Amino acid sequence: MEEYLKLIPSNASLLSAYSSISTSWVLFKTAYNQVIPRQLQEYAVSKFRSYFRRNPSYATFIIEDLWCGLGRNQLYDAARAYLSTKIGPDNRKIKIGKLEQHKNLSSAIVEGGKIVDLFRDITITWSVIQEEQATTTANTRISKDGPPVMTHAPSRSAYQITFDNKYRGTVENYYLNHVLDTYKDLMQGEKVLKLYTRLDKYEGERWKCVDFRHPATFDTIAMDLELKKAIKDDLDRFLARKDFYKRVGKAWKRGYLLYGPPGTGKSSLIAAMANYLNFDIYDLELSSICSDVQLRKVLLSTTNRSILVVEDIDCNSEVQDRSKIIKEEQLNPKKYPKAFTLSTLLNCIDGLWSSSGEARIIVFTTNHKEVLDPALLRPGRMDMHIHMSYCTAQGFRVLAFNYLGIDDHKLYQEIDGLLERTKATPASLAEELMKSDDVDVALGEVVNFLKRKRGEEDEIEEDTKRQRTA
Ligand SMILES: Nc1ncnc2c1ncn2[C@@H]1O[C@H](COP(=O)(O)OP(=O)(O)OP(=O)(O)O)[C@@H](O)[C@H]1O
Repeated sequence: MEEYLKLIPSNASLLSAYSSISTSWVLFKTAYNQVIPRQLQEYAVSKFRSYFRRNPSYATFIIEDLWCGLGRNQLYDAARAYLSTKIGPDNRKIKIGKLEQHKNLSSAIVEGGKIVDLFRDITITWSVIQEEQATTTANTRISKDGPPVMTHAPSRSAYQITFDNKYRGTVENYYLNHVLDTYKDLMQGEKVLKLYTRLDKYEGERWKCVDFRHPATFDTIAMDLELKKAIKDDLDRFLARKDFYKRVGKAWKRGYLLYGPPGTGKSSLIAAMANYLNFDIYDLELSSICSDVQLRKVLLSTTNRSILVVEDIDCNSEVQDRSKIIKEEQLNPKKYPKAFTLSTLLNCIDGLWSSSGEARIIVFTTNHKEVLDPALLRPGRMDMHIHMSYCTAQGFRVLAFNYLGIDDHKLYQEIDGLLERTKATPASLAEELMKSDDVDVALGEVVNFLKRKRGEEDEIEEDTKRQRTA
């Protein structure tokens, strides 16, 4: 015990140690204040403090649903859609639902949930907080003196992102734009297409609009496979050439002329194109236009990324071969009021659409290509002429798969032979296929129909021959 007591320093030695430490501290302080400049001292202190602060170099952005109470915050909507694509197995609890105008289910993170996103090697952490909390945080920042002011807004959720403050520029200038761009793409995919129509000339430039939910796709269209591929490739190429059209100073537009007998799928192909591109359709009835001015206004009120359809153009005297009807016009001017001409329509489209800077498509359809004004058929007017023909064996395979879900059948050989010699439209064959759910019965109906049709066509041919020889 005595030995241990000897190890404890005496009061005198403790006192002398204390006085030497305090002398050194005073000397150090004096030297520090005299030698190191004040700004450097402040910088060192701030670094020292920030080192020990919680989340030392992290920045936080709050994204509320309303922007300063002025209107909907688009970044909030974009964030919600963006985050729904980032939800993964780590998010054990999520919100899930569906809006009527959307095609698919949507999901969202719940309050307290977190999503860690990586952008250009920057880690960005998203979380959902209550808006009340968000408001308080914002107030804390703006009120320098005094405690933060608590507001009692109804609790709505807001998004919060945190990231290393040194990447603040990248997050503000690139990451948030990336979120907005992703949102635009997602909305394009979610968009329910619209069909715009104008029924009569008293509607001014107004279009009426309904949701367009046509089921036709390129997969369901019965037509020559090579032609189908050529159309899809053409659309893809057109869409990818925005810069090309800009560079050469041409309107970013593409024109298609679909021709062929009724019931061969011209309208179905337009629907398939709209579904493929996600473009709205404007169905323009030329008879609903009574002047050039009105035509311009009507075209101006269409939106970008849309298809303007003018069906059955052969039924419009304005687009028929002018040389053939010019005499009739002179004889009966009242029947042919000079409303507007084909060139007005095409020039109008060229002029108006060149300034839009966005992709536009125009489709003309006709059952009688031969009566059209040659001006319309000239190269450069309609970029692609698509012949929708009677059903072929290849096309029938598609129809049979659509309607009966079959790839092959023992009656196919007979049907193929009949199709080669018969002018049957896909529409008429589709009608036969719908007569029964029983595959054998439905295909039997097709065979009977084709034989009947073949017989009728033989009779007509015989009659024509007889008339020629008589
Ligand atoms: N090529 C096809 N592929 C698949 N289904 C088709 C095809 N052609 C016609 N049909 C079927 O027939 C129906 C009528 O066809 P659609 O209206 O597309 O023909 P159309 O050529 O536009 O006729 P019209 O010239 O009379 O307007 C479609 O709803 C579809 O069910």
